Amino acid sequence: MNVLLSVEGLEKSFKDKKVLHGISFEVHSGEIMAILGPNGAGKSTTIRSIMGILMPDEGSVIFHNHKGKGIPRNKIGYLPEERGLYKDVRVMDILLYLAELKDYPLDKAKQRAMEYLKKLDLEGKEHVKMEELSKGMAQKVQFISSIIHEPELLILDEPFSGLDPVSQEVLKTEIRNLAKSGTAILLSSHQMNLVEEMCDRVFMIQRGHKVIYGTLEDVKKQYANFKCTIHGKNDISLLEKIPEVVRVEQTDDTSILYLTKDVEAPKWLKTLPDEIVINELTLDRVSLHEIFIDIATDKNLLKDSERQSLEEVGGTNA
Ligand SMILES: Nc1ncnc2c1ncn2[C@@H]1O[C@H](COP(=O)(O)OP(=O)(O)OP(=O)(O)O)[C@@H](O)[C@H]1O
Repeated sequence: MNVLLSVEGLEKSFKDKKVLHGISFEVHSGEIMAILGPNGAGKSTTIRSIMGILMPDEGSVIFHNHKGKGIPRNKIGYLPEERGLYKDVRVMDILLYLAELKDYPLDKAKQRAMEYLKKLDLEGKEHVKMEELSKGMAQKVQFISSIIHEPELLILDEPFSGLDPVSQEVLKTEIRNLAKSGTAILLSSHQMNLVEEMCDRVFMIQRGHKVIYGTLEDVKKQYANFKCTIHGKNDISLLEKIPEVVRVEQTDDTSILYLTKDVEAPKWLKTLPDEIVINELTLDRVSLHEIFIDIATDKNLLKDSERQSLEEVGGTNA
């Protein structure tokens, strides 16, 4: 495990409003790490602090063990949330211009540009003006511009938004390949299914505070308890009395039973009372999407003790 980036104790206020409270995490070479959180949680402020666009009030950004020097521009790639930055320029010209800004050799840049244009289904578009491309095509070019110079750290802000399912798959493959070849990737996304599919570790922030930090496996193991969905008309009071049931949600004839953390699923199934009506039953783990909603809406399905232990393992368990 090679720690490429350490963010330590970031604090930031805008006027008298504090938006980051002691934000700390690491990104390792070769991993895809997700930064998650509801709107306004502080993700962009964190990313801007890493990029050196914003100065945090406290804390540091350490790259390759070097503190306070900022990250050299040729070592970092950034796909910002804002899209469509370049209009009246041709695809290849903008890619080569950006590579040159990062001191990357032009012949290699041209070769990489052609390679990625082909991979992302943009072959033959190198002389087209950016404004003539569709939104999705322009976004793919912007992605290429963020990796043209082979950065060690790649920050992707909502890379999949606006892409069709086929393009999403292609981009997923390329992002995974970059991680496999050693790039450290920090990915911000609201699409929890994609995060679940792609990321090794997650950092979740809410109102400027860290709420979850750990490997996806830890998060799942420690937080994504089992839930049992029963289709059939049942009295909620009967379901609530079943051992190991923490909470029941009911809509029409469907009941979702959230179970305690250490439940042994096969044994638990045998404890179901005979009088329960079961037309259909599924038992699965709570998804990252549900974990996110639980935290973002302050439902606190996750007990404080569990959250505490997750935060403790976050930095060390990858
Ligand atoms: N330049 C600024 N001046 C004042 N307040 C700001 C500024 N930038 C961000 N904020 C505030 O800081 C908080 C965190 O914002 P930030 O953009 O980091 O959230 P985010 O997690 O990226 O949200 P989103 O998912 O909506 O992009 C918000 O309350 C926002 O209003």
